[in-house]
Amino acid sequence: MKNRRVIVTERIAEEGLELLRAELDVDYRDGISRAELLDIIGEYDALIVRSVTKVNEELVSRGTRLKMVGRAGNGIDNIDVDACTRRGIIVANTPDSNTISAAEQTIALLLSSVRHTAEANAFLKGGNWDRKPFRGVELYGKTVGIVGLGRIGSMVATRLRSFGCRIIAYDPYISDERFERFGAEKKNTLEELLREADIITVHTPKNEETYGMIGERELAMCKDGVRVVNCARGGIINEKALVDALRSGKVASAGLDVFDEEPAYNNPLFEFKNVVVTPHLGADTVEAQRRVGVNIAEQVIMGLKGELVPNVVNLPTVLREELETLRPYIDLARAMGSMYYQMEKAPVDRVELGFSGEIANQETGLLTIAFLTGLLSGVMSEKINYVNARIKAEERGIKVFEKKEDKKLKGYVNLITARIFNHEHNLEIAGTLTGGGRPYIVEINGFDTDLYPRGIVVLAENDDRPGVIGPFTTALGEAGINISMMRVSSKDGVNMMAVSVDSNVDDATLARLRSVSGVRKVRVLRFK
Ligand SMILES: NC(=O)C1=CN([C@@H]2O[C@H](COP(=O)(O)OP(=O)(O)OC[C@H]3O[C@@H](n4cnc5c(N)ncnc54)[C@H](O)[C@@H]3O)[C@@H](O)[C@H]2O)C=CC1
Ligand SMILES: O=C(O)C(=O)COP(=O)(O)O
Repeated sequence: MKNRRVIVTERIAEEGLELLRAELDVDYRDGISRAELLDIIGEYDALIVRSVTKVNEELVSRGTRLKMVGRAGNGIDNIDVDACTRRGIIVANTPDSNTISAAEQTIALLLSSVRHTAEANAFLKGGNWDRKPFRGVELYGKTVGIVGLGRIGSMVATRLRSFGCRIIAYDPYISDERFERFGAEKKNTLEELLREADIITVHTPKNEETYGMIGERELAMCKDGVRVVNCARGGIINEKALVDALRSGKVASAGLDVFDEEPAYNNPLFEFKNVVVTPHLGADTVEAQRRVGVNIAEQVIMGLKGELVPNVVNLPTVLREELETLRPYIDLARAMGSMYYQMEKAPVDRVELGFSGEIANQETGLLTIAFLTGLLSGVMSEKINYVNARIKAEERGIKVFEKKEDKKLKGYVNLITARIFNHEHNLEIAGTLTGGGRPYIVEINGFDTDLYPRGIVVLAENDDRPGVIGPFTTALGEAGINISMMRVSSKDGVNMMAVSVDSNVDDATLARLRSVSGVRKVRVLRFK
């Protein structure tokens, strides 16, 4: 893949770069100017960034070759994921690689701010010795309010419990079980948490809902002398409100790793002695950066090879192990989708997919996407892939429905059924995987079959009477086309032949097949 070019616009670990260089043409341009990046982005197949590079509409629209954006880190608020999705650009991040470091940095900022560590350090190194101004408070026995009990929030909870803190948490999007697992008392509203906490630490993503979620009104609800930490994203705690609350003494101390505007210079928060700040260092440890760098390099390489990438943010999330189980079903669903436009010439209004048996317990969203990718790939000039297939289907007015049933259907251990509707009639297909993981189409419009969806298949309908199949197969033989597999099934006086052949069926042969007496319809399906 040395003809594939990747540009890395921020510092990543050498180990990651080495992996990339072994497979791709790598342009390592840490700190490249925006103007230059905009100029040259059109030359690259992949872009790797951290939190500084703004991957917005302007940049993405110029990245006409881009297939993948890799975020070497966790937060994706610097990436316009929709802009990427519309263009079929995969966006992947490394969500688990730097969480420990971010959790530890949270604890470091908290301890440092409540014990005046940074300030005392500067004081002593400045040639002074005095202990009076630096009396701190213990964490022991304090109530810590965690806003957002996700990956990092939960790690902070576990660590602070060992300090003897009482943990309360507010996170409306997680189950009660998760609160229990991390020993956090659930608060149903942010207000409840704010009123009870001695220390507040935020660990939500930055988005429209969370930006400014702790402002003037919310800080006023807090206990006098509350302490706050923000190691998530600048602005989740409104900076102006925080300045006022520090000035009034409502907030006794703050530990901040992130700022509304970064890089941050002359931020008014820097003026407070009781505020400890770091320049977005949460993920900056040797271990985290090594993990992040290697992880994003692996994913970008997989993405450019056309393989499914584990941490794609613009696809349903699947675990690596799940992906292994799903892979053969993905191939089956894609093959089923690809049959429609090879059999019908009418636009699709609606697709109903059914997943029954073992497969019903899996992340079938990915199978729906695979089906749609197969459906649309053959007929659209735009690039269709797993990332944009759903959007492209919606844009074409195709309504998609999914149904799951974990009981066996028609005796199959697993079965995918598809009903594809157009104005006039519909096409119904069902497919399954054998125990050995081989995909088969087992039903087409009520005809039982066992079509192996690979290579070239001639699908014909004919009168169910003697003297039709013979001339049909003879016509193939006389054209030098070898039959590798064949299945005939019948329904209501009609036969369906599914004939797998080893070589292409040219137009002349197709015309001859169609002219065989008793043959009603012949179509040639090509599978990848
Ligand atoms: N300072 C640094 O260098 C680093 C910062 N981060 C940031 O830390 C933050 C947390 O990251 P993760 O724990 O990995 O994310 P996560 O996605 O695992 O967890 C976020 C949690 O916030 C919850 N949440 C969402 N909206 C909420 C709301 N309105 N109110 C309460 N809870 C809400 C979600 O349900 C979820 O449980 C992110 O903003 C991320 O960008 C991550 C790594 C390093
Ligand atoms: O991973 C995250 O969300 C971080 O905030 C770390 O950002 P960075 O990669 O250090 O610029």
